[in-house]
Amino acid sequence: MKVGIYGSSFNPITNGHLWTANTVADRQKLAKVIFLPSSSKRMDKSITTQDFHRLEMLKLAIAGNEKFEYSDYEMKANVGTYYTYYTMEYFKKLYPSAEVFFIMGADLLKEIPDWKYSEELIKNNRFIVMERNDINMYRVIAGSVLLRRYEQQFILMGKGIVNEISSSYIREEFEFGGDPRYLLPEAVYQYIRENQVYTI
Ligand SMILES: Nc1ncnc2c1ncn2[C@@H]1O[C@H](COP(=O)(O)OP(=O)(O)OP(=O)(O)O)[C@@H](O)[C@H]1O
Ligand SMILES: O=C(O)c1ccc[n+]([C@@H]2O[C@H](COP(=O)([O-])O)[C@@H](O)[C@H]2O)c1
Repeated sequence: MKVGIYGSSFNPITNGHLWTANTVADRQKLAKVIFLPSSSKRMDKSITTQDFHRLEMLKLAIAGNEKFEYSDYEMKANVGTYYTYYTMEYFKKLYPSAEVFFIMGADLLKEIPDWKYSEELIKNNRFIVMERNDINMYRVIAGSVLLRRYEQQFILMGKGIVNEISSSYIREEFEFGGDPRYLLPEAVYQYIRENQVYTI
């Protein structure tokens, strides 16, 4: 069995995330994708939207897809342990007979060498990387000594269609009076409006 772990702040979850997860699951024959919202206590990024709202939006978005699950593992993790290295160790123990993959977009490839325990993380895990924003994934890998040393750990996927929806675009639209309807699931859109999640 193959399992994909899809980590993000999901602030908010978008149709870009959902399409990516579904396409990866379909083309790479994954039994399931576990959506993993990151903790707002993360040191490397300031996430001002409460964990509660991000998790509720995620639950609404994945409802009805039997391949999609979520985990609040990182939201509940102790200070200093909400890094992808620990997360992957946890999920490999949880599914000892499965092949566990980390799913990400191409923009994260160039960042991974700076992540916590990066060499151990890359050496001991496999990653499915979805094309994004015309980033040349082969060039990024060849340009990093760490990435090219463990090149076989990365499965690179082309999109076949343009889908560059981003959470920050949606947040900006809400915050500055625009209307990002249809870039995210309707239930999430309505939740954001009802709870004024991105109103400043
Ligand atoms: N449209 C998309 N196509 C491919 N990958 C995506 C897409 N949207 C998000 N991702 C990937 O999902 C993961 C989580 O991304 P994240 O939630 O930071 O999305 P984002 O839209 O880039 O957020 P923000 O705009 O707040 O930076 C990353 O690996 C990112 O590359
Ligand atoms: O482990 C790390 O050091 C690390 C540093 C930056 C990002 N990540 C993970 O990468 C995923 C996407 O992050 P982001 O910044 O796009 O929200 C998410 O699961 C984060 O936990 C992980």
